[in-house]
Amino acid sequence: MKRTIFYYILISLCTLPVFTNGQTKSPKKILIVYLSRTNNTRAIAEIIHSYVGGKLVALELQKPYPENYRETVQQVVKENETNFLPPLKTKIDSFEMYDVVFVGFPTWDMKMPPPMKSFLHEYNLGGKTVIPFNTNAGYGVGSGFDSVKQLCPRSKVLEGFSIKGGIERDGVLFVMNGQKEKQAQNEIKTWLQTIKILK
Ligand SMILES: Cc1cc2nc3c(=O)[nH]c(=O)nc-3n(C[C@H](O)[C@H](O)[C@H](O)COP(=O)(O)O)c2cc1C
Repeated sequence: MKRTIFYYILISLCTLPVFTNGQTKSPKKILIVYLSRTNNTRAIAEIIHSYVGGKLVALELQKPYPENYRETVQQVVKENETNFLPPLKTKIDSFEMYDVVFVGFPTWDMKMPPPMKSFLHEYNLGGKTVIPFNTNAGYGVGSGFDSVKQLCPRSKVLEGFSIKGGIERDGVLFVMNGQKEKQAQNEIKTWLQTIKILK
């Protein structure tokens, strides 16, 4: 009888999922938070989601930006000068349960948009893995990924992904379809493999 119990315990232990540190752990919980005005960053968030799963959350403001591009640029420049953090309408339930948080945003004024700063101030990302991604009009991410590192000092921030999106200034809004979408899918897969989120 004793021997049967011994073998039962031994077999149970051997079949539990064991991770490289020797501890047993449940799969990592993934959250993908993004800001998007003309849906390019949203499309990137959805591609990431198709590869890694988890929960997708769009950031919305209590007081949305104007529809007009120029007015929005002016407001953003002012907000950056005064370090204003626009209040978010979005609330994320049980934020503490997530292990990995993807944070996606377009380049605005060559910086991280103020609403994403609001999010990183409002939620405690300490101890989590943070993975940034970005779309822009062709001028790159600017200081956006550096800001992620500054605003998440107690997180493990992995290498980010950035791709050219729309050029709202010139009336070019959503571009993540057809060949461009396929290109984004391939680049994102390679990036996720490089940072070891995907096999
Ligand atoms: C207020 C504002 C400021 C922007 N500033 C920049 C910029 O400084 N550099 C850049 O490359 N693109 C800039 N863009 C363009 C966006 O980064 C680009 O169109 C992005 O793909 C939009 O993403 P979305 O479709 O998810 O909103 C700006 C767009 C807006 C609305």
